[in-house]
Amino acid sequence: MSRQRKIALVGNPNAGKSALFNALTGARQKIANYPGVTVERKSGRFTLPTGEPIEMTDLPGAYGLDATSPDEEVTSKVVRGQFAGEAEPDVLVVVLDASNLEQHLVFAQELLALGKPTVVALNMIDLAERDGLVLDPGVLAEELGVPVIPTVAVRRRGLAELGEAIASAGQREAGPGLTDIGQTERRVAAHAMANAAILSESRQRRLHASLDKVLLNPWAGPLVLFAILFVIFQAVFAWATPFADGLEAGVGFLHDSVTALMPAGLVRDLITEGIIAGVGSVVVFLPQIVILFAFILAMEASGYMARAAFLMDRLMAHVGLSGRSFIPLLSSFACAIPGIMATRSISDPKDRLTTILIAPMMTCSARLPVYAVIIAAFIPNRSVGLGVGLQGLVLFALYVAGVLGAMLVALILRRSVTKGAASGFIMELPKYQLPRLSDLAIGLWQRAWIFLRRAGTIIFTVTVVLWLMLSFPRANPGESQVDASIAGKVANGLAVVVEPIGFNRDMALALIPAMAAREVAVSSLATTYAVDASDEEEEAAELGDQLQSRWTLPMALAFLAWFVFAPQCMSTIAVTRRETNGWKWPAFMLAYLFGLAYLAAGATYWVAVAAGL
Ligand SMILES: Nc1nc2c(ncn2[C@@H]2O[C@H](COP(=O)(O)OP(=O)(O)OP(=O)(O)O)[C@@H](O)[C@H]2O)c(=O)[nH]1
Ligand SMILES: [Mg+2]
Repeated sequence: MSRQRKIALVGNPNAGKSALFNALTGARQKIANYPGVTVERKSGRFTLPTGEPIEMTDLPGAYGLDATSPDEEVTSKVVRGQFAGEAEPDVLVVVLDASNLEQHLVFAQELLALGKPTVVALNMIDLAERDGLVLDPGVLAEELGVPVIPTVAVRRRGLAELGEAIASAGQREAGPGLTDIGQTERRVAAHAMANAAILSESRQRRLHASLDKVLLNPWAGPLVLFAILFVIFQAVFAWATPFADGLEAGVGFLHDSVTALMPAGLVRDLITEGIIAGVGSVVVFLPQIVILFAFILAMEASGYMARAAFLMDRLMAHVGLSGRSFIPLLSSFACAIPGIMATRSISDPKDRLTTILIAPMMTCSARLPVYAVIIAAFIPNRSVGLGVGLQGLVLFALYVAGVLGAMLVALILRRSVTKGAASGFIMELPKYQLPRLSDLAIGLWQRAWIFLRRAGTIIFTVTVVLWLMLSFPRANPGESQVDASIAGKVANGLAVVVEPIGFNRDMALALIPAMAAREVAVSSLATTYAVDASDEEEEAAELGDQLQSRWTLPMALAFLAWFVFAPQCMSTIAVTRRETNGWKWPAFMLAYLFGLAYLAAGATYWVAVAAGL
């Protein structure tokens, strides 16, 4: 038998390629309602209705085969069989957005000209129908000379027909090449073809245009965006409280049960002081993480996120970046790693480098537990009027501080290290959609699972190692266990460096393991105080109460300021090295972020002390 055939999914960004890929192969590729979601190729397997097994590749969206950005280059190379170590695809499945036909037909013609066996998936026909667009796939098939199969990837409609068409896709003649016919001619042809295929169009399309008039208005738009963000941070505190309290009570119960059931000794201490106090102190933030992501995912699926990018474009231009940087920066609110990878959709290398360098300043979700524990302990839970909670307001301010810091740094970098002019912004705005609950649920489950897996692996490991270093060598009677331990000695050394910015020994101690994952700052403090406790009651006290009795308000604020800027996670440095091909830029990033964190924490501490807080 000949080798297994390969197919590639190609098309414009946001056509639904990844959704189709997921539906056919059962994969869980990220899909979201804005262009530039997929930046790498991804393969999976599925079986055609004929029983033939086939390998399918999902590709980043592109506007043409002469690539202008790193992600488009992947697409262009794979399609032409020039991607190292990968066989040329035997069949192309060109995915078109039916409600955006004219635009998507431009790239489709270029792909058809390659002369490969091709099938067109006329995707999102549900949206076209909703907008009152009646299409004739037959006309389109005739114009293009290949089978055209209407599909709705997210409802699995048309998949069987698509499979059949792929199975019987035949050889074709190559059309006029890239150089023979220009983009303009393809546009004219696309216009004609779309007009022939569209049987009728209603006025419903105007409804969304009027929504855009408000949301993209230069005055009303930013106000709405600001209001939405504000609500999110209020919700993170207000809605999570009952769930977080429940989890905290559970952790407390576990601690008391183990203490009562096990004989006193080192093993019990490891379980109560290390695992339960340490890891438990992080796990209680699961509700906050889930609420934050519920908003982010809903904004992504509805199409609002792309509008936000559009609004930010003007602001970004002032600091020398384009709106294209917005999506990578936004992804960095989940985690800087996918954020830095998403910069592959930025074509200008200096634009891209600047975006990579400032991405760690976006507040990643690993910082949320650190912020939340300190805010809950030191900022009173009261309203500042109009139902606005002070705690949510402080959290909002910390996120804003990160964004402003990033903009300021971008401004400086674009005038020095990565000098250059801002490039233009082209991004088609996706259609509005109501987020599907099942997609939302899957997305939330994935985020929750990532968080819990981190707690069970990296946070668990680092906490246990830290507990060991805190527990040995054993202290003499009357001596503090923490001071006597290896970790305590290291921390006392480091404390000299961070004393000028108001940090004590325990804060210094938390900074080192937090390099592995930021949440460990929380578990490290919890474990330190559990080891340091003089009796069981003190050991079981909640971390918030421990902090309140041991830190002053200026110290707490300085610690928060540190975490806004500090480059605390190794994986971010590693991904920066990979994406910039060397150690120069990660080293630069590390140095400037540490410097900034030190200055910010110091300034915060001394201003707070001077203000008598
Ligand atoms: N209503 C409807 N929505 C769809 C359909 N197919 C995809 N979507 C939605 O359209 C959006 C874009 O889908 P993706 O699969 O991420 O698009 P993509 O082509 O992979 O985009 P890039 O990776 O950016 O190139 C997502 O919000 C999907 O849920 C469809 O047939 N009908
Ligand atoms: Mg995709």
